Amino acid sequence: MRNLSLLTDLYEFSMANGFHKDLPDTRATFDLFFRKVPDQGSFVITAGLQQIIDTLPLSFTPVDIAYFRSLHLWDEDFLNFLATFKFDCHLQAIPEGTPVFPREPLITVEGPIAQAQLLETLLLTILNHESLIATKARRMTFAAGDRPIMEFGARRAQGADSAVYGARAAVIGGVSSTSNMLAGEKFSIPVAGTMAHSWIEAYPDELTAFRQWAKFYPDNSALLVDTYDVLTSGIPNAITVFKELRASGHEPVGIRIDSGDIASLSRKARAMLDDAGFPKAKITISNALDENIIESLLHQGAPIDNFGIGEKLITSASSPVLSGVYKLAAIEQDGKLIPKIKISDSREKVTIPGKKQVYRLYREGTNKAFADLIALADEPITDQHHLDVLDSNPLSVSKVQPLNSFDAKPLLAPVDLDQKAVSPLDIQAFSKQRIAELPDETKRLTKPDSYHVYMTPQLAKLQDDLIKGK
Ligand SMILES: Nc1ncnc2c1ncn2[C@@H]1O[C@H](COP(=O)(O)OP(=O)(O)OP(=O)(O)O)[C@@H](O)[C@H]1O
Ligand SMILES: O=P(O)(O)OC[C@H]1O[C@H](OP(=O)(O)OP(=O)(O)O)[C@H](O)[C@@H]1O
Ligand SMILES: O=C(O)c1cccnc1
Repeated sequence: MRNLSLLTDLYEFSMANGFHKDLPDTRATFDLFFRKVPDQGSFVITAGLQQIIDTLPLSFTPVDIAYFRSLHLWDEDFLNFLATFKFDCHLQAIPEGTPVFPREPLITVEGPIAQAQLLETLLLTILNHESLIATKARRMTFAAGDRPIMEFGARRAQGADSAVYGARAAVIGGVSSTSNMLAGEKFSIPVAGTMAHSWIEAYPDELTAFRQWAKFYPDNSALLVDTYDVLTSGIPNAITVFKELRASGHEPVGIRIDSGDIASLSRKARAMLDDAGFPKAKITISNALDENIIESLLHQGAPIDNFGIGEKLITSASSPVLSGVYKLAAIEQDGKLIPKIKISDSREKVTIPGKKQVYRLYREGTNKAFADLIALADEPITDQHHLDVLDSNPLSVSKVQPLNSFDAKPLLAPVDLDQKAVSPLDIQAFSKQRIAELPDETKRLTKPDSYHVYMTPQLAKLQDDLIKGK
């Protein structure tokens, strides 16, 4: 594992130096949260915690210290602190794969203020990226229904880490496999793939190319049929080879179409394969697909069995940023907790102060979630028959609402930095269960209903008091 402790902005070190000198005994709590869901969806799938765990604790090597010294920015006292400090930050996090909503702390960090500040950029870099791709993958897998999606994006990812960690995040978001071998090895996720056009072009003709492929891979014969012409060349040649395979005791896998009018070509391909006696041969589609094209193709009745998706998934092309932020929520001095707030002219940007917990609220005795609740960490929120709450959305009318008969489950849990990695496929299964709990209307790809995120009156009052400077 590479040491990513230096993957942070200079200003974090500049602040840590000052905090180390001015506030050596002050502890701080920071919240990591986002305000807007990509693609105007209603939720984000949180991902990236495992890489954060793998990266911690922060530590700086003699080479790092020599680099800091060469910058002539800080004194030996701070360099010595960086070389020798004992990492003492405690993280709480919402588990990977959970659908989460704006303003909810996804990770809270409690620790000496200099150390907790140093974590800002690193945590955001990782969580913003992986959650973005997991969320995009979830949109695509919703559109595809129960048809498997293969992740094909490595070659168009924005760099190597985006390809590898993006593949992991895509699996969390519901894709079935990746073509990325490094991701497959590193995270034990299924790898899958077909062939490139170069295979067909390299042989004297398409039929020979297909035959050779079938010779090497008689039980994995997904043939790419669009190098010359799908209907007059690719499918007829594939059928010839499929018949030869069957005669030798193997059942063909199917075909992949990578260009042209996919709805029309897949319909015609299906008819040709069925007529030739191969109703089980699968049709895989690729070519700059996204959730909207998938929805449209299925709406057009295209008989597609599998999707291969690259660039628009691995870059979340239509909405390429998750703007998670990391904000100071409280400090602790001489045993006293002092909540902190960031005030802004823009109502949306006012932060929620204090040490907090997030609860998912279920209709009593069911697994139907209807809202989330942000509360102060020390407020007693257990299963309740009645609770007054306020909307946490600063843009909505601040009116007390009564909630009756619900069960509340806390979402933030302590993070064990020694915990064993969970397989991304297991996280995917967990994620599906959590998503199934949400109201159907919040899951639409277009114009989903928004899901309520409330806060307790005590938390709302704390925020209000701090805004008014009390
Ligand atoms: N029936 C369809 N409905 C909606 N979108 C489609 C349909 N058929 C193809 N598409 C999508 O339209 C786009 C077509 O891309 P493009 O215009 O580059 O055509 P192409 O067939 O890929 O061309 P080329 O032969 O150069 O590869 C792709 O994103 C593809 O997924
Ligand atoms: O379109 P995407 O969603 O990004 O899916 C991945 C694309 O990558 C490959 O094309 P490429 O032209 O790179 O190579 P090829 O010769 O294998 O088609 C593949 O055929 C897909 O079209
Ligand atoms: O295996 C495939 O078909 C594949 C892999 C990467 C990119 N495009 C296609």
